[in-house]
Amino acid sequence: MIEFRGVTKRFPDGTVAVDELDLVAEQGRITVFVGPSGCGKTTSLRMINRMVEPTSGELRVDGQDVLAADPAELRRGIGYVIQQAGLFPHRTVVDNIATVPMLLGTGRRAARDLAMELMETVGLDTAMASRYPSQLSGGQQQRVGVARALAADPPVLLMDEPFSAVDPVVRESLQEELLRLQSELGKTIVFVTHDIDEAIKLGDRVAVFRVGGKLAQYDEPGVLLSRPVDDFVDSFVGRDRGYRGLGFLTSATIPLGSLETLSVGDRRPDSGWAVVLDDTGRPLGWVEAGDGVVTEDGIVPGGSLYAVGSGSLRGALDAALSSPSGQGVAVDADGRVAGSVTADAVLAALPAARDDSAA
Ligand SMILES: Nc1ncnc2c1ncn2[C@@H]1O[C@H](COP(=O)(O)OP(=O)(O)OP(=O)(O)O)[C@@H](O)[C@H]1O
Repeated sequence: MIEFRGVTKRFPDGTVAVDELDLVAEQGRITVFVGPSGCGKTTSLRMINRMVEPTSGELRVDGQDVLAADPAELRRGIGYVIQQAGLFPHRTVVDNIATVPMLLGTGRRAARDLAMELMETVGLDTAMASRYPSQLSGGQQQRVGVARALAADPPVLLMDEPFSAVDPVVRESLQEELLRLQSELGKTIVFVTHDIDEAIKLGDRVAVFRVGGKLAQYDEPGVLLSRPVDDFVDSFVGRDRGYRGLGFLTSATIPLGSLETLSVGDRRPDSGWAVVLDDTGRPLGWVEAGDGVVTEDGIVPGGSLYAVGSGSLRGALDAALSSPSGQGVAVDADGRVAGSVTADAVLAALPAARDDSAA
């Protein structure tokens, strides 16, 4: 757990980068700092590992007073990942990752073995171990940066715009990877970004800063989307927030309708649409009414699927709206067809889901 109590940073030129910050980043969760350029996100982050000294206030990491700690010792328990990875250009990938364990006294061989394991953990092909950073793509370099930060197994991980220098597709896969890693590792992560979509996707809680180093709102993403505290947060959160907020509402009560289901080789339906199943009951796509039998070539791709139980209202609505028949395909945990979901049914379930989330 990381606690800021009335933390202020005033630089010698008088700039107040962070103004009386009160915030708790919870243990084992991802806390995201987001806000426009110059609002004090990076300064706040860097005070956690004392790369920046607070001017006043109290800051604790797992109960330890940061200002009383030995900086070198403090940083041993805090991994740090920055934009463009900040790798050592003249060291190979494996040596970049092994650096910290070796500094901490792990033998070279054991440190390299650990580094190879970490490459796998972050989804890097170990064949790249002896390459230099310049021989990797931006996304691969970021993965090395994450592996290096994890090498000393720190309980806390600070990530400063780690994915902002890569293209949107790579960025999305790095985000997915971070969520997957976090579900296994359960680190206390503080993640800085200026991208509200990234904040909402990754954060268990999101701190929105405004220029002047003031915390404007600190809430779970669903609350930020449904109840921004003021016009600044409202406009920062951006367009479509109502729709995006559906992504944080789940419902056990969307009534499922029936679906006509067929297999390849069956007669096509007499009217409307039917879902074509494979021999395990999973959906292959749709087929429209017509003469003759269902062929693989004649299957129309389905839309997204709604996972009953775990899917959000947004997922259910998207399944309905993206289906050629207007009926979304609902699937069970094994991916087998469980029924259909319509946009009307999703909207009807909305008030109860809202009440549940507010409870
Ligand atoms: N060493 C410094 N001396 C004086 N002012 C500084 C110093 N470092 C940062 N600042 C100022 O403090 C404010 C907050 O900077 P900070 O880097 O924390 O913002 P940020 O929200 O991370 O911005 P960005 O998204 O652009 O990286 C800015 O006005 C910046 O100019």
